[in-house]
Amino acid sequence: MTNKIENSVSTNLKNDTNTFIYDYIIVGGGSAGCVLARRLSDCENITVLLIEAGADDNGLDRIQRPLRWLENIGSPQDYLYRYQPNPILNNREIYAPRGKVLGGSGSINAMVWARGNQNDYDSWAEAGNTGWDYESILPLFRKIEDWDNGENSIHGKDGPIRVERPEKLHVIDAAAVKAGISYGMPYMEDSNIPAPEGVGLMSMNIGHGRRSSPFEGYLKPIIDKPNLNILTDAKVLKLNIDNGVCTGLIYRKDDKEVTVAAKTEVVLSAGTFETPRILMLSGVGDAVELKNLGIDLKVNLPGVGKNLQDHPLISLTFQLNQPLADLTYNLGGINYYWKSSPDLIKPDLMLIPIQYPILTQELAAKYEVPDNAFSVFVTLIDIKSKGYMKLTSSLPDAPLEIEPNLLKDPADFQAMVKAVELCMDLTQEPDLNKIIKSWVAPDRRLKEGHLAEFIRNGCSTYFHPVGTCAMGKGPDAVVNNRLKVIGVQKLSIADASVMPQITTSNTNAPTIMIAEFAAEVLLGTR
Ligand SMILES: Cc1cc2nc3c(=O)[nH]c(=O)nc-3n(C[C@H](O)[C@H](O)[C@H](O)COP(=O)(O)OP(=O)(O)OC[C@H]3O[C@@H](n4cnc5c(N)ncnc54)[C@H](O)[C@@H]3O)c2cc1C
Repeated sequence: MTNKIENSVSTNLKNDTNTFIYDYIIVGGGSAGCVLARRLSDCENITVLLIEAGADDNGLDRIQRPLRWLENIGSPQDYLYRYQPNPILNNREIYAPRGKVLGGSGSINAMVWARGNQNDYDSWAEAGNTGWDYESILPLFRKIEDWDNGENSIHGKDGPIRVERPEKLHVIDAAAVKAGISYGMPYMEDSNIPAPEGVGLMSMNIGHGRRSSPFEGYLKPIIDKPNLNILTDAKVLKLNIDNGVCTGLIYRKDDKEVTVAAKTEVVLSAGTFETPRILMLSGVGDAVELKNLGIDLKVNLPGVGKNLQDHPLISLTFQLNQPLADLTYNLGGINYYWKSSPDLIKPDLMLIPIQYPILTQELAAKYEVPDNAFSVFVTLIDIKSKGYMKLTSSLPDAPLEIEPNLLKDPADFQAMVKAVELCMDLTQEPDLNKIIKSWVAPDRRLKEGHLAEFIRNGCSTYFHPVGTCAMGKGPDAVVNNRLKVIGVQKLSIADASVMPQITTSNTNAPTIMIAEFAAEVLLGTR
């Protein structure tokens, strides 16, 4: 398989200035980039170059085997980003993993397959992004999926991503479902219905016990196509923009800088932190910020790097009354979607029991964690807080300043308190209560000041940064509703950075949908 992942581009693809030239160049081979490379190179008469900063995954078992996904965090396939110390969270530095490998974060993530609420997309459209309402994008979700129960009005079959629900629940998950029902929640066989609410089976992009990722499902089957070249270990440094037209780019591989040209389009799919970095290094961004960094301005787009959003997560940990035997799937199997207040139009809380203890360093230092402990991921999925990412220098490898402002808006902090209270209430329901031997972190039910302090020391990221090159119409928009960069011709963005508002779900399925949308626009079928 890897023989197609080349160290150099084909020499027959040069133009008259002796520059390598392709119809399309895709920057970043992550969740979105793999989809675009597939859809574009499916047209035999189109030449495509995919440039990825990370290496081939070489069939790494911890990438392919769902139970091992946590081991990828902090591995050589992780960028190891840090969020700025945030006073709301006791100035702790929060560690934000992102995939640095062919397959990107889609190859290191937890494989929860969640599309979000129909209202998420209808809100995008209502904000001026015509064509992004739920009804318009539903066919794309159906096209992506190979759903475990075949085709129906919302699911597809034979798509590149296998989506399965658990056949058998782990003892923790079985008890958690019963606890949700006795608490008063509706039961969902399918958590990807248009408006999920209640407790239900988790959908996972897992096929026959293996990760079903954009790399495995979209790219790997066509890796040998003659019209597709894939460069790995190659970092794009800068776009070439002449008179408002993106003509190509410069990448670095093996310490050499190489220019490639694009006849039709360059598509940025380098993810929420690196797509805006590439734009800014190329002179597209906030005029004042770029001037301060000594970068020549090409287009003043103040929204580049703004609007950063991420879901906050805190885990509560409990000791099971038996060994944590026979771990299953991605260490999960069910999820709760619930509202912190009944008058909300959609659930703002998501809880997932995890068959493993996961604590921040601060909580791990405070509480003793027994071997048979498990955690519940408690997350806020509808957020008001927004932040930014900034360059700290004009050098392409300089650290980024990343500040999502997790829980900064008081409404978010209050909702997180409600989320933790919900988790504590669920553990009091008879079916969960009877399998819990003791509380670990926290070691007892907390209230008010103690609960707030627990959140300040325990809150981190649910791994979903989005929004730094938002689609829209206003002065902070970076792309339009066709994903074209405003003010630059022949340049599009397709990745999680274009989300104007984060979905109330995990973000991989929405990102893959965005890439499918972009491919259809570029191929003229949407
Ligand atoms: C640990 C973890 C767990 C997660 N769990 C889930 C989950 O269970 N479910 C879910 O839905 N979502 C989950 N997510 C989030 C989800 O994986 C991401 O939202 C999604 O993969 C983002 O896709 P993307 O294409 O925007 O970026 P990425 O998939 O991150 O791809 C960006 C790619 O661009 C490459 N790149 C960056 N800069 C350059 C450059 N200069 N030149 C060339 N290449 C470059 C990167 O190496 C990377 O491969 C998780 C994420 C992480 C990190």
